Amino acid sequence: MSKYGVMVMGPAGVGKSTFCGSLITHLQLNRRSTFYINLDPAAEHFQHTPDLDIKDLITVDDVMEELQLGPNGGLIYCFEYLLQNLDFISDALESLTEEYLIIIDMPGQIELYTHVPLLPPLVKFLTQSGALDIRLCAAYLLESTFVLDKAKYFAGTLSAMSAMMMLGVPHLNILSKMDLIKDQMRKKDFKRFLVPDTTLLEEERKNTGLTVDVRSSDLTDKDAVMSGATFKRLNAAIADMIESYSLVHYLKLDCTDEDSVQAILSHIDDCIQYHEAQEPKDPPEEEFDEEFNDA
Ligand SMILES: Nc1nc2c(ncn2[C@@H]2O[C@H](COP(=O)(O)OP(=O)(O)OP(=O)(O)O)[C@@H](O)[C@H]2O)c(=O)[nH]1
Ligand SMILES: [Mg+2]
Repeated sequence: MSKYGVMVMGPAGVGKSTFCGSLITHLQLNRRSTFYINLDPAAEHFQHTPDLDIKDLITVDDVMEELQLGPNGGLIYCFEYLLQNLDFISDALESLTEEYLIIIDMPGQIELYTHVPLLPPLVKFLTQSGALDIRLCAAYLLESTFVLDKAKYFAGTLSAMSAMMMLGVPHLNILSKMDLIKDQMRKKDFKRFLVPDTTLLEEERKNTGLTVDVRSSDLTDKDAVMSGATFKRLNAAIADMIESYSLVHYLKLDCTDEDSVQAILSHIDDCIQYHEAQEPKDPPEEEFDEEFNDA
């Protein structure tokens, strides 16, 4: 029997935990079963109490104190420790039926999604170990206000691509906190960010007059000076890469709007083919009685 889940990822503060909370509330209202896992060993406040919390295995505070590490080193140690104790997860999930949607709330340290090789073995364990066999998709959140700063938006897009390629599971890219941007930009302009329009990069270069000269007091070597032409070529190479993979499309999320949460849920369900596996359910008794009386 398969299990079904979504791993909610993205940089710090983009609204991952808020989205997990809104998704759980929405699923509960629709009588669907959820299993909420917190894998952020520094997180303290939750809209819904996690069913499984990494802090019951290890906390960043303890690691920092005992091993004299900083917050990022502490987080990496916590994940290494989790990987050595994966039965902490499998014991809790083993008995879940296919009705459940497992929601995994991840930390926001960007290193986890770019170059530290800790998530691929975790995802492999969740999706390929015989005991679990979770059909998992990734929901990668970026904050919609990033579009106001094109460099930030494209850097975020590259981080989303990095996570997508590193994990190898179905991947949804989501622009969160849409309520913050919807009055600031025309729909037509915003559309260019939903499927990244790489000509925006060249426009930005022209608008800002960037013939970037990164000479600074400690950079005197001629080779270290990025000329306008080099910068243009770099932008073109980034644009080319984003286009040639053409993997990144964004969905819009506003956690304050239930329809928006439902729309994202539909994409998650489709990605993991949740509905295909569900047994048809009998209607609850009152509904059955009503239908019977009407008939
Ligand atoms: N306006 C608005 N604010 C939001 C939305 N989602 C989250 N926020 C706010 O953004 C802040 C960060 O939200 P979190 O859900 O904690 O973000 P996170 O990605 O889990 O943060 P870390 O786990 O620390 O990386 C909080 O103040 C939230 O209230 C949204 O849809 N709209
Ligand atoms: Mg969080």
